[in-house]
Amino acid sequence: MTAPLTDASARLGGALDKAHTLIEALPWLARFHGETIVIKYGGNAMTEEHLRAKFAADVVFLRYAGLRPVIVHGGGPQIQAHLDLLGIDSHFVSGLRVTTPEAMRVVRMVLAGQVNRDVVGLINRHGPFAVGMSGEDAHLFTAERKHAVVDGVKVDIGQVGEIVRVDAGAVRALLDDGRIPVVSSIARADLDAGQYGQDGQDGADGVDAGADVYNVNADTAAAALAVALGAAKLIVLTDVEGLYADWPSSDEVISRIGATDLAELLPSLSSGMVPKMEACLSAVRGGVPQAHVLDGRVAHALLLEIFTDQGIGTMVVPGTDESEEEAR
Ligand SMILES: Nc1ncnc2c1ncn2[C@@H]1O[C@H](COP(=O)(O)OP(=O)(O)O)[C@@H](O)[C@H]1O
Ligand SMILES: CC(=O)N[C@@H](CCC(=O)OP(=O)(O)O)C(=O)O
Repeated sequence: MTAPLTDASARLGGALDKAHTLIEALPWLARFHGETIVIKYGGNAMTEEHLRAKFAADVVFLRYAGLRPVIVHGGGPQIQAHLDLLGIDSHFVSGLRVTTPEAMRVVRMVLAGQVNRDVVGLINRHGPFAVGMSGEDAHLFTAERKHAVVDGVKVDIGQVGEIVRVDAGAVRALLDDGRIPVVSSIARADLDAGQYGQDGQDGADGVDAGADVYNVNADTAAAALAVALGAAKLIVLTDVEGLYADWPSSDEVISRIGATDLAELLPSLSSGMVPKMEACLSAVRGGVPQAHVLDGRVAHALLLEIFTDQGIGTMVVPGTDESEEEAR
């Protein structure tokens, strides 16, 4: 006699749960197959080895699932550690590092020479996917000097760049070749505008101090690239659960916010959240349908966001929240 179907299902137990998890991903796989997803991997999200390994596995999973992931990495804490080691003073204004020519050399060395190499190496444990590039390469990011505005007053913050052009041709070519581009947030100066050599100075050792390059916040760089690539999502991985409604007095996470409401909230935000939420806003205003801030300290945060019905973190959508009920 054959056992009843319910008994057979009960015996499979956990295996069936796995099948349910996989099938929950089906609509999201269908929706994002062939789509470009730009992931900003923040310096604070990359500190623990086991999480770094899981991040790399998630990115490779996305690639095998038919999505086109692009990584733009940060490295603020790693830059700070090197500046401290060298005794170079550095501070932040409106979430941006005031970048002297001396600090610029360190920023470029740490981002392109250390963090980029580390992220590429992590991903390539799974196969020949990741290709590292600096935003200087193939004219990917061209920037002009940016100033901060504090209490309505323009403040000089040194060699910090505002991206004015993105040439995403090299990134597209890598994606078409099945690769995973890993990009550092350094930009070249707008040489056509005659900016060459204005900012830097030769180092004592005769090495160019980076006269024609700018330090760009990695959130900002990721948003600019997401817009240029027509990405389906921008995902920003950081070290908090998302955007807190009333930070630091409360830890209630805003799970979803429309661009209009976010624009109103921006002036009240502080520190690193300012460039992060400005980046999400500029991405959705530039045509990216969804921008997310996720907690990189949560294992497999990327997969939870992309392939589950509830998602996690904070999602920014165009317009008002109410007008975009269908966004997820
Ligand atoms: N409203 C807010 N919600 C969440 N975090 C906030 C908020 N305002 C300021 N922060 C701070 O911003 C930090 C994230 O920015 P940052 O340190 O630059 O991250 P990353 O290195 O990932 O780019 C958080 O760790 C938190 O201390
Ligand atoms: C202008 C500016 O502030 N640039 C950043 C670039 C790195 C970065 O953005 O790293 P996280 O994403 O880890 O913060 C900096 O120098 O720290």
